[in-house]
Amino acid sequence: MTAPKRYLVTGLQGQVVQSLIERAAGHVDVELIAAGRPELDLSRPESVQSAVFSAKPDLIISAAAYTAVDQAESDESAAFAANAQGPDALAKAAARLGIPIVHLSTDYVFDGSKATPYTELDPVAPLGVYGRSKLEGEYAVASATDNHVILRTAWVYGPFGKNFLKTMLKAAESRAQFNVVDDQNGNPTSSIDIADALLAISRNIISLPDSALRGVFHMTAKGEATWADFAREIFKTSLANGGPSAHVTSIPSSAYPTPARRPANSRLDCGKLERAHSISLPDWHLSTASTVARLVDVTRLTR
Ligand SMILES: NC(=O)C1=CN([C@@H]2O[C@H](COP(=O)(O)OP(=O)(O)OC[C@H]3O[C@@H](n4cnc5c(N)ncnc54)[C@H](OP(=O)(O)O)[C@@H]3O)[C@@H](O)[C@H]2O)C=CC1
Ligand SMILES: Cc1cn([C@H]2C[C@H](O)[C@@H](COP(=O)(O)OP(=O)(O)O[C@H]3O[C@@H](C)C(=O)[C@@H](O)[C@H]3O)O2)c(=O)[nH]c1=O
Repeated sequence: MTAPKRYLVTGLQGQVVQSLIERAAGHVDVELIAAGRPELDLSRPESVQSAVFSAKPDLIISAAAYTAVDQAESDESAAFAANAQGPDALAKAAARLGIPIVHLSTDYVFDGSKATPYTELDPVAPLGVYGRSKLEGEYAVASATDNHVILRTAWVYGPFGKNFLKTMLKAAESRAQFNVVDDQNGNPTSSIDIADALLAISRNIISLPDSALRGVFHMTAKGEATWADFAREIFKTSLANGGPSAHVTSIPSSAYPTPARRPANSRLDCGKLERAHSISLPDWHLSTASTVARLVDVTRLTR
């Protein structure tokens, strides 16, 4: 039997990393090495390089990031350090070792002015610091090595870490009504589905040299929603599973002021990923249902 491939993944407690750890456990041909602060701190490039060189991985999955969208507006240097300078150091280390890097990016690189889903060829124009810093990270990765896959995903939720779905479920234990914006359209995407896709994409690029498998790809769940649609679906499934529920009132973004502006449309067209890698993620309704069922079950058991 051949030795398992070693994947170094950045971040420890993040929702995607925790999902990857869970899903990779079922892959005997993969050894996952998760590295996070303080050993690997994206804002300290020397720590990034030494973590990579000491792990000697066969591939890097770059999943750690500064993800506090509103906080980034007043913490620009930290956001750029983690989202641009960190990935730059990671990709340069990957280039030195001659290994591929899979880097996660975001729908917030777009300004949302397009009427239809964005493709990889559409012009980028981030509205805020988080989106700008992530875009800078994409450029850094792409210029350090051709052996990269940049995956723009969106609206990530799952059983681990912090996300909109968990915020809603938790808050509904003590509140009966929520005002939620209904003029931002996107694709709620499960961290578990992302993890499965990351494992499949990593296997493809580690074994095949084709340039068509590399570059920028959009990777979100099938189907679209507003945040209000998403909240209603969360509560509908929670109720069906005996969990907390609440009434959702649709509001415009203007009635929910936040430091960062968010795109009105950040739906992503994932056709390129499907054509090149034969990968498409399940519909968000299905994955929302399984995530809610899992979380509600845990809540019940721990009461
Ligand atoms: N969340 C979302 O909705 C979306 C996320 N993405 C992208 O997907 C990727 C994964 O996101 P997600 O799992 O949700 O992220 P999380 O916010 O759940 O986790 C982020 C992780 O990054 C780590 N991190 C933050 N700053 C640093 C740093 N300076 N050095 C080392 N590690 C750091 C955090 O570490 P610690 O635990 O120590 O705080 C945490 O483990 C990111 O690249 C993100 O930009 C893309 C679209 C949507
Ligand atoms: C909690 C809450 C939020 N909202 C709104 C605020 C905002 O416009 C929208 C989403 O709120 P959040 O702050 O949870 O999500 P946000 O931080 O914007 O999520 C983004 O995170 C980064 C990391 C990404 O890359 C993006 O793809 C996207 O997932 O919902 C309500 O309208 N009512 C509420 O009760």
